[in-house]
Amino acid sequence: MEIDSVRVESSLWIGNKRYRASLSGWYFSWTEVDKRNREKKTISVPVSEVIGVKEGRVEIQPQKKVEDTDLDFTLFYVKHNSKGNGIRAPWSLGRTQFCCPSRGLKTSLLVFINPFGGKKRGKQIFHSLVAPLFELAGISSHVVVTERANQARDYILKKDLTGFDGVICVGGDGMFSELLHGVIGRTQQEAGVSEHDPTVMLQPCDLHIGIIPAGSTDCVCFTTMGNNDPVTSTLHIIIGDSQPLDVCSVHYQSTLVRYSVSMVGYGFYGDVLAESERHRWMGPLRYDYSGCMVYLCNRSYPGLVQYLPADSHSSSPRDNTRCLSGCRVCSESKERLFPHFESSSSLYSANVSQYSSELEGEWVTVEGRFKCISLTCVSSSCPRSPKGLSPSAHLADGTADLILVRETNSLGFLTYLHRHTNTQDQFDLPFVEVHRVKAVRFSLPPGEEEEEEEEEYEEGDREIQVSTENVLEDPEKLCCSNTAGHSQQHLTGRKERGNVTKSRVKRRGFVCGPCGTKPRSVSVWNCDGEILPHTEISCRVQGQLVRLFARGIEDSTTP
Ligand SMILES: CCCCCCCCCCCCC/C=C/[C@@H](O)[C@H](COP(=O)(O)O)NC(=O)CCCCC
Ligand SMILES: Nc1ncnc2c1ncn2[C@@H]1O[C@H](COP(=O)(O)OP(=O)(O)O)[C@@H](O)[C@H]1O
Ligand SMILES: [Ca+2]
Repeated sequence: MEIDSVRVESSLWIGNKRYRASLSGWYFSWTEVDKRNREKKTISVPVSEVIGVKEGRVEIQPQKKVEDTDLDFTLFYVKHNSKGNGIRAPWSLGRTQFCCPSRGLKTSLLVFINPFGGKKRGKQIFHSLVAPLFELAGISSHVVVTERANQARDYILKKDLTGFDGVICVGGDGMFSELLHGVIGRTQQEAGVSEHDPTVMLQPCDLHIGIIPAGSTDCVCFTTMGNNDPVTSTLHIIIGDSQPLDVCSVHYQSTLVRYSVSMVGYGFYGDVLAESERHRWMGPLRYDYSGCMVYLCNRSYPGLVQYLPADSHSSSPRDNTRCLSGCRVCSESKERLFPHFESSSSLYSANVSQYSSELEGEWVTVEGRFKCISLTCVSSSCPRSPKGLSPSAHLADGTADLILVRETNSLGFLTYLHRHTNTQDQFDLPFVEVHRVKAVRFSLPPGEEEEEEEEEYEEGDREIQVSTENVLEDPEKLCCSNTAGHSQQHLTGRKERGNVTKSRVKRRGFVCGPCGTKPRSVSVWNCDGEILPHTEISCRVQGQLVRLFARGIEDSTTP
């Protein structure tokens, strides 16, 4: 059922024919639709002429008879017959028996609430705004209030999900990321696909994800809905909207590190995240505070970026378009996994071999010092930046936008940041470039790792600990300039040898004023709000890998 302020729409059956029924203005109408969704004859009844609506298949004449069924209802109304011979045509009792099959299919959702996300209002938002609407729509939900990080991800990976039509998170981008990892991981396990193989095309996921925003940035929600309003999100879930979404897989050598939807960011955004973890108690404000601190440190980092450009004919990050509901670029994308006219499995198998050879295209190399490097599959808009990191990026076109901001002075970088908040073009600056890409690799330029005063790490023979788990075991051990190099010591999990030289840190003779520590030549990667345990990573876009209960941003010019 679809609801807005003036129209209620639903699919109903009369006998073996399907009808689109709508309550609009003062009329209840039903239009026959054929198998190709073409509309045929419409019957409209003014609401003021409805005599009654009864559950089941009801007859009044010649005598009252009720066949009680859950899925049927009968509408009685005034029927205007065709004109008589000069006298007023008689009215009769109109009667139509409708069948509503969707009433019999009860939707069931698995809901995870992070009680500590954002302003810690997750539970309140769910119980006061979401649960009453689910109840009204006859949707049942199984609610899990999380007690630890990664509980939702592990639940989806391991528990029996039979009977659930979707998984919902009440929280921020971190909570969404847990569901994303759970749903993708489970789908690959069931399909026997290795997530670690960077050349493999992953299996698209059927289980839909819904987001009730209750976090700090709420970027994925804002980007796919156009706002971060819990009621809007709930209504999209109830009506079962379906929006495919590109996902970026991040690898270190041949190990999957994480998936990302909103941002894989190095330099400024990595440093802001590392700094902000020390101020979690500030709630969402921690990003504003840390943003100012890191801005004042005015750092830039050396890097070697390689990217595989996407086909520039279909779209470009500077074409001034917006990806809106029903986007043509997304629906025509050759990278999509959910085709409209073929079964997804046949297209999937046809694409598998093509996929790995795609990675052998023409890679472009850019070397230099960067204020920040950001890769985003979507526009990454959020309340702080309503048009986002890359305003013309597409939700489901199988590409991502790579934004390279080269070393510049503080005022230049402030101009760049500030343009995220207004209508000016943030890419129209001499030190900024943006590319639409299918894959990206990052490494430290040769020689950058060869620095003195490197006391923590020895080349080759020293063990460090890395993990694909949440890496911030002890955020207190990170400080704003003390990001990648040192942070890698504090990660937990799988042990690995020989990755140390590339993570070495550079110390210079001076101390940074704002944070009081020595600058370093290596930053960290911020992957949707998680710090990655590696510096040298490779990323690739997996087109339309997951589906959200959303429909993209509606064109505000259309009522
Ligand atoms: C002078 C005004 C400067 C304003 C700069 C605005 C730039 C905004 C770009 C926003 C990109 C957001 C990308 C999303 C990242 C989130 O996944 C991540 C985790 O969110 P959450 O789970 O809700 O905590 N958020 C961040 O990394 C925060 C980035 C903040 C940057 C200022
Ligand atoms: N009960 C919990 N205790 C601690 N951390 C949790 C809990 N539930 C989820 N998390 C973790 O908290 C992190 C932040 O959650 P999120 O809902 O995104 O809030 P925010 O937007 O404020 O960062 C996520 O990475 C998630 O894994
Ligand atoms: Ca995209």
